[in-house]
Amino acid sequence: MQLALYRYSLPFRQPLVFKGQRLANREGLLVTINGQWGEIAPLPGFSTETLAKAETESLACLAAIKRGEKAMPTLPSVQFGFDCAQRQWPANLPALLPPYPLLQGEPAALMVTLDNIVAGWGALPPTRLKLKVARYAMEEELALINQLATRLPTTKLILDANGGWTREEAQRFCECLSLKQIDYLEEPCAAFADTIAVAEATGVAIALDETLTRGEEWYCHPQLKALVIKPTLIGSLSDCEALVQRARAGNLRVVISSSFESDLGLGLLARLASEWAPSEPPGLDTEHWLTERVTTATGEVVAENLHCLSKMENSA
Ligand SMILES: O=C(O)CCC(=O)C1=CC=C[C@@H](O)[C@@H]1C(=O)O
Ligand SMILES: [Mg+2]
Repeated sequence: MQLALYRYSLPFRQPLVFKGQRLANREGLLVTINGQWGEIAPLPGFSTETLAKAETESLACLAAIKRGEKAMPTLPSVQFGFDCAQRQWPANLPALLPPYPLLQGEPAALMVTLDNIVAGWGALPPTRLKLKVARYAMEEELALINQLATRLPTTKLILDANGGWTREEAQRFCECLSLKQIDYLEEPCAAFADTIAVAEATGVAIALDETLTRGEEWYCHPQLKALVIKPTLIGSLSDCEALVQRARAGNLRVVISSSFESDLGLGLLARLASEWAPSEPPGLDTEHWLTERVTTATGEVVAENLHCLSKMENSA
């Protein structure tokens, strides 16, 4: 059995800010077990573990497999990588809908390029579009949303606040929104109770993301519309599947979402999305933020872009 661990560092097209941390490169690990790959890429600001911790645990897991034992990772990113590399993937998966586009950047800069952005879609604007909020002045963000809603009347907007508002701020924002075109608002406040209070006070539909990765308590509510599941951050695929089941039982939409993984990780997430949520456009529009790839168009891993950390073989 062949086992190996590689490290990658892929430049972002422009530096991106994750919960106050500015990143110029996306760094992560790729694990391969008998020709099957997994990705281990904690996202700074969102994951609780560092890449260094993930690397140490990944090497220990590979050593365990080499000794003929079962790998038992505890860190979410490592669980995700090892689960993917050892999973029996279904052979025939349904075709996946295209990911909805993710707009990120300063509202003033986006306003300037809006004509180009809208023209890029031509006669076929996306059914959904995601925009980050709670980052810049509320008036600027609201003006951009208004423009988007006017220019793209058939597109539903997904807004993501990453828990960045107090209850009062979120309420003030939602009161100025025309809710007609809002698909849902992801995580307006850091605490689930505040998010629910905002939904009840303003009528906005909400979705959970960080609440799920933090493993916080939550319950179904008539205004809770979707679970945004980020497998890289949640970790074990059985924990992800449990969330999918819970969503189905509660009549919630499931949106499989990326954490700015490499093209290899995005391919794995696309397969999971077509298995778990085939009729929902996934939140996987992050690849174009990276200027380099780790795989070729046919899916072969390009070793030149990787730094090999360990390569071993066992007799199995
Ligand atoms: O969910 C998506 O549509 C794409 C991924 C995405 O928006 C995010 C990925 C990782 C961190 C954040 O920047 C953001 C999110 O919070 O959902
Ligand atoms: Mg989110």
